[in-house]
Amino acid sequence: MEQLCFFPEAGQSKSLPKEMLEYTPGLFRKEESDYLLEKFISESPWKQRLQKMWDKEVLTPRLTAWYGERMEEEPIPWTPELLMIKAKVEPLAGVEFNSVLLNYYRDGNDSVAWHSDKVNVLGKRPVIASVSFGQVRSFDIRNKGDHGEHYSVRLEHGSFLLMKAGLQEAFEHRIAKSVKPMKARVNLTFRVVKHAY
Ligand SMILES: O=C(O)CCC(=O)C(=O)O
Ligand SMILES: [Fe+2]
Repeated sequence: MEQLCFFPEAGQSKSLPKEMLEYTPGLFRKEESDYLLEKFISESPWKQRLQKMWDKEVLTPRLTAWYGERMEEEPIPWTPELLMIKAKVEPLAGVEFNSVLLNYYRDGNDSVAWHSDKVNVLGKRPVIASVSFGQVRSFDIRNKGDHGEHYSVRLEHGSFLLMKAGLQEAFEHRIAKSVKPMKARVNLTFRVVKHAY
């Protein structure tokens, strides 16, 4: 329930903490974004995974697909489209990524709850490059120690969000459910997965 109406459909925050995250709309043109959205929706090996919620296992309210390095699973080979996007975001992030997580939000009922992306799998102070296609959704961010400090970014079709080193430690983020009708959205988060050999 908390997910539904904390700061629903929050608009664009006027100032974002630039040292933590940088938003770039229109990294991909509309026609290319339309093509990529359809391609990812129809061709990715989507799964609805189980996640631990306290002592229960529940289905995640969205579909996911992982490519490249994974901790527990066999890697799925990169597609030409994913390699093209990876090559485009790497110079912007200043990082070579070895993994990408695709999230498919089918409608406003799909979401991701407050979390930060785990530092143990991703190494300390991970940099994450996030690319969005499809329905504009609000990406909410709040300080873990002070929920009063919060921001929202409307992630547009073809946009790029760079989550810089330090963001995951101090802040958590989510995509809230929406009561407004929402079309499909696919988000890609490029990551560096480090193996604990
Ligand atoms: O869909 C998004 O924009 C964010 C996804 C996310 O936070 C994640 O996969 O860790
Ligand atoms: Fe995340």
